Parts: sequence; C-alpha cells; structure tokens
Amino acid sequence: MFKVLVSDPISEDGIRALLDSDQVQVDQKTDLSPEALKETIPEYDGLIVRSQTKVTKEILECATKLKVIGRAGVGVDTIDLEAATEHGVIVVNAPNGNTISTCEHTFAMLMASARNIPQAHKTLTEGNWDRKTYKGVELKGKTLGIVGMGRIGTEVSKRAKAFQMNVIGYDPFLTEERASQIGIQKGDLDKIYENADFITVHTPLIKETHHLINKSAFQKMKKGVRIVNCARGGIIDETALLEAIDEGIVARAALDVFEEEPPTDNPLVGKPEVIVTPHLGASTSEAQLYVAEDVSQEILNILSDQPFQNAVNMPAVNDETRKILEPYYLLSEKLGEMMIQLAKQPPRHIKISYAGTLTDFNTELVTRTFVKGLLSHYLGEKVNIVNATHLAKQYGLSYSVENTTASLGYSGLISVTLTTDEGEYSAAGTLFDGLGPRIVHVNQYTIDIAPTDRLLYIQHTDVPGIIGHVGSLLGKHEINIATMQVGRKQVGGQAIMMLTIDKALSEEVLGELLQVDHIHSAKNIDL
Ligand SMILES: NC(=O)C1=CN([C@@H]2O[C@H](COP(=O)(O)OP(=O)(O)OC[C@H]3O[C@@H](n4cnc5c(N)ncnc54)[C@H](O)[C@@H]3O)[C@@H](O)[C@H]2O)C=CC1
Ligand SMILES: O=C(O)C(=O)COP(=O)(O)O
Repeated sequence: MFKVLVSDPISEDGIRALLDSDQVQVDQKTDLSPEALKETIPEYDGLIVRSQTKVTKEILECATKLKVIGRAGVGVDTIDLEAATEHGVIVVNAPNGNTISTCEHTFAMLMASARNIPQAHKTLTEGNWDRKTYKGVELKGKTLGIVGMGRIGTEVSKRAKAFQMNVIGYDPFLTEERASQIGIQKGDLDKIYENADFITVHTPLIKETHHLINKSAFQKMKKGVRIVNCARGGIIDETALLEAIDEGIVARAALDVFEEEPPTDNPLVGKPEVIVTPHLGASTSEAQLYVAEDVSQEILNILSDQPFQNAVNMPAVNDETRKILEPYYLLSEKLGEMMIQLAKQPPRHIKISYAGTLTDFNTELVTRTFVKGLLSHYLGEKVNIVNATHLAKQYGLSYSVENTTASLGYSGLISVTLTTDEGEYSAAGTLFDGLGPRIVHVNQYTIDIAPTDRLLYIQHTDVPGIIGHVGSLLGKHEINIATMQVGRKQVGGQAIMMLTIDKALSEEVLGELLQVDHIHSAKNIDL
C-alpha cells in the first residue's frame, strides 16, 4: 500500500481516483508547519502540494520513501527541483488545468485596473459617491504587451483581441508565424515598454525572469501604463514598481502574486493605485478540480509504473515512443551493469552512440537507464532514472551522447565506451526481433549473447582445446552452462569467451580457471 500526503487544500472530487484506489492511502494534512512536515514525510511515497507548501532541500532529505511530488498547478518554484532530482523524486505538475481560470483572473484584473473597480467599490461602501476620481480608460484601441506567450499569455491575447486591443507579445519561442496565426504582433521587451498602455507578465519565475521588470524597464515605459502580474511575485521588482508609481510612470498595478506570500508590511498593499488579490489566479472550482484530477492520475501512474506525461525533471516520452523504446531500457540497463563489472578502474567518461532506428527518437531515457545500470551496481537502490545522470556528475563521471550511422547492419544499436585511467572498455547491444536483447560486441569482439542474470567473461588466447577445458571444469563443479560464445579478432590471437551460466563461480573455481593454460582472466558478471 502506497501512502500519499496532501499538504495543501485541494479538491476532494479531484483526488477521487486516489481516494478510491485500494493501492493508495491518502492523508490530508493541510496545516503542517515545515518542522511537522519534515517529521511526517518519511512515511510517504507521494506528496501533493499547491503553492503554500515549500518543498525544500531539508524536507527532501527526510523524504526517504518519496517517489513523486505532484504539483496541483503550474509553478514549481516552491519545490527544490535540484534536490528532488538528486533524491530520485519525480516532480509532476498539472500544466493545463488552471490556464483558463488564471487567464480570466488576469483579464478581470486588467479590467478592474482600467475602471478602478476595487477602489470605487471601497469608497462607495464607505458611504461616498465619488464619480470624478474613478474615471477610467477604455481597452478598445489600447496596446497590451504580453511578456510570456505560453498557455496563459496566449489565452489572454485572444481575449484582448476580442476587446479590440492591439497586442504585442514577447516570448523567446514566439515565431512570426505563430504571432500572425494568433493575430498579434511579435515584439521584444523594448517594443512593449515603448508602446504598451497595459503590460501583463506570464513567464515562470526563474533566474532569467527574476526582476525582469525592473527600474530601467519602468524608465522606458509610457507614462500612465497599467501593469498586471498574475504569474509570480519576483518577476516584477516590487521596490522599482513602488518608485514607478510614485513617479507617475505606472498609473495602476494589479497584483495577484507577491515576492513574499502572504505579503507582510508590503507598501504596495494598501496603496490606492494598486489592486491586489491573494494569489487567486487558479482558485476556481473548475481549475481546482482539473489540476487535482490531472495530478492524481499522474501519481497513480507513477506509483504503478505506468507511463506519465508531465514530469518536470524527466524527459517527456509519448506512449508510442515508449512502446518502441521500452525493450531498449532493459538492454541499456544490462549493458551498464555489465560494463561497470568489466572495467577494472572507475570510469571517467561514458560515450553512448545510438544508430539505426534509435536515432529517430528521444533516447534520453535510454541513456539514463544505462547510467542507472552502471551506477546501481555499487550505489544500489538510491539510483533511479530520475537521478542517474545527476549522480554521475556528482561522482565526476561525464557522459556524451551521439547519433551515428554506424548501425553495423542491426536495426537499432546502442554502443558504449567507458574511458578509465587505464584504458577503454566498449560494448554494444541490439534487439533481435522475437529474441529480445542481445549483446553483440564486447571490447571490439563480435559475439551474440543474451544479457541474462549471470555471465562469465573469460579472456584467453585463441588455441584449440580451451572451450573443452572450460566446459569440463565447470561441469566438474556442477555449474550448468546455458550458452557459450567465443569471439576473436584473428586466428591464434586474443579472444574472449562469454557464457551464460546458472550459478556464479566461487573464488576457488575462478582460481582453477586461471590455472588453465592460455586463460588470462575470468570474471563473474552479475546482471
Ligand atoms: N496566479 C496564479 O494562481 C497562477 C499563476 N501561474 C503562473 O503563470 C505563469 C505562466 O503559466 P503558463 O502560461 O501555464 O506557463 P507556460 O510554460 O505555458 O508559459 C510560460 C512562457 O514564458 C516564456 N518565457 C520564459 N522566460 C521568458 C522570458 N525571459 N521572457 C519572455 N517569456 C519568457 C516561456 O517561453 C513560455 O512560453 C507561471 O509562472 C505560473 O506559475 C499559473 C497558474 C496560476
Ligand atoms: O499553478 C500555479 O502556478 C499557481 O500559482 C497556482 O497556485 P495555487 O495552486 O493556487 O497555490
């Protein structure tokens, strides 16, 4: 039975699939302090959060069983992604469920700031009939600058068009073609600052967007500009915003999000030119239902080893690709396990080459399973496909990946070279139709062996009688040989023998093998 903790308020209907699952026990504890969360998290396999719970490095260090964090929403800036990855925890979000609600909230804020609705409401409820102070502006014919043309920015642009606004969008991924499809102008930040009567931001909060709208940006804006932030506090520098309001550059600001939430002693809150809501962008019945449903399904999939879509620290692989690549995951993991046992020194660099049909796909997960196989031989269960390449870097092990045309006649081929201080080790594997994974090269020797549980690897000189010696010695010790393959580069030269055997050789038997003339090394390989 898996245990999932829900640590922020979430739609009960939305998590129905989890509540009804007999594989999962759900605990809802939405008032935990960071200390209490640290104490309770070791029990849990899954954690569901919104933006209140801060999933810090310290919490992740205590989360010894945790496999997945589900963010019922978009922004994952409240989760230490690097620490989650390091601890092998998959982080999934629900990127689509709250797009419309947040877009509509943005539009509500835009309109409220154009017509001074909150300020006018307040005055009237205080008993004053003031029609003069709260004269507003029309949206029609005005220019809206949208910074971040992703899901929400795009939806905002459609609504702005319906209000007959001119829209300038800026996003590093916005092409001319897409801009003209949506019916907006593609611009840059300066063009927005120069022309916009309204500016709204819809980027994630990341290093590049922290204080993106700062003092120098405000200096370039049109006097009387109105600013909306329903994305993240911190994208707009709050101190610079305050100054820009006082200097008369910004006429109105509408903020749903703050650099510190809840905002304490924030001079913007309560300022007559500023309207505020307490991070309500995604707070509708619909959005909360959708994000909770999406994230619950992802968590169920992850806990039951099924495909999932919205991991933010794992590459996305669609179902069709996954079906094709899945057998290669097993092959690459076995190759990794085999190669670390063949290497006599710690590897410093891994080079992985994909050839044949594999070059048509995103093979990042195949790479990760190789690295997982390689590391897990010594690091055990702490390695998984989430943290494998991250851990490799920590151990000073670099890797490079390339696609090549050298498929050697196989339909899909994975070739790997490990570089160590004392030399290189290489191997290659493929999938044979109906026969499954096969190792087809080891250290430049051509062979054909299934990567089963137990292999014996022998290096010898190619002379007559070796196979017979090995066969009778293993027979004497009641070690059954399932298959045997030999590989040589030239007659009478260096050769290898790979056997699949039913039980590992003891040190004594390995010692006896090494007494056989022309055998130079013998090694059990445990896969
Ligand atoms: N107030 C609330 O309750 C909610 C806030 N949000 C926030 O809204 C933001 C946008 O969400 P979505 O549209 O769903 O995300 P998205 O990922 O679809 O779009 C974000 C866009 O920002 C762009 N971008 C990144 N850096 C940029 C830069 N330096 N300049 C311009 N564009 C840049 C990206 O290319 C991307 O297209 C996120 O920060 C999210 O956390 C989302 C939902 C609810
Ligand atoms: O989805 C997002 O990024 C949000 O900001 C929504 O936050 P919330 O789930 O309402 O705390």
